Amino acid sequence: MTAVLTVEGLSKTFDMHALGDKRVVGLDDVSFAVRRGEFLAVVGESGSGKSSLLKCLYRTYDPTDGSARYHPEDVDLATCDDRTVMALRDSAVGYTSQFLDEIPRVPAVDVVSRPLRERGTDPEAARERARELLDALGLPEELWDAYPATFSGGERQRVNLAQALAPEPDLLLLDEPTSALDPETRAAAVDLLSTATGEQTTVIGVFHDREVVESVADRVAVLDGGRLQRVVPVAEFSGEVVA
Ligand SMILES: Nc1ncnc2c1ncn2[C@@H]1O[C@H](COP(=O)(O)OP(=O)(O)OP(=O)(O)O)[C@@H](O)[C@H]1O
Repeated sequence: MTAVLTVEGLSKTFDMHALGDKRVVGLDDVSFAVRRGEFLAVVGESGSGKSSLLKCLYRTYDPTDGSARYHPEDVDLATCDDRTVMALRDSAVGYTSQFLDEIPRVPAVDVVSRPLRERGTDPEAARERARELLDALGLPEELWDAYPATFSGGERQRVNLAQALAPEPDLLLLDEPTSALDPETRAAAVDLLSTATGEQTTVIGVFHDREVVESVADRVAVLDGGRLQRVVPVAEFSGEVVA
């Protein structure tokens, strides 16, 4: 197995100074490895640490302890300096949460094509790729040049997912990318995720929908109270803990 990422003892505690220095555990001594092209689904009850795991890997949060070795660049995502974090975000590591970071008065097609244009892709080719992705996700064509600020939750989520997929990152971190989608759109998103990821792109994704997990994942990581309970092949996943 060619590991892309090896996580060891990753932990995150939050010191709540406003609550009399109460400590909240987000993630507790989590270890696992992900191989190239693998799709690892992360599931667990609400508050079990799923988002904290992705945020520690993307460095929205600074982990309190542990390491997350990203082998292609030979860096520790848990401890590398901010400049390395930004460089990796530009070149290799993608992230999307369930909420779109709104940029006022930027049309959907430009929101999606922006990461490609920033990486030097010809602007028209980047927009064409954006239109392909929005089309595959079933966003009505009349919305492609509209501003996402006025979109419904599901429409925004499609823009969000298309934006994350557009640059074909090496490592893609997805936090509930399909939660606001209706069944038909969710199926389109699952198709797109299945084809867009593979040999090159490795995905760690938080999902609440058991059917989605079973459609896209190779293995499933189950978190409980910030601890990793088990990592199992999707065929052995019983699904009872999808919250
Ligand atoms: N910024 C923060 N400050 C304080 N506590 C936090 C913060 N982020 C997460 N936590 C706490 O860490 C624990 C894990 O939260 P996390 O958001 O990772 O869970 P989750 O499994 O993603 O939950 P959900 O499914 O509800 O989104 C929770 O107890 C949460 O309150």
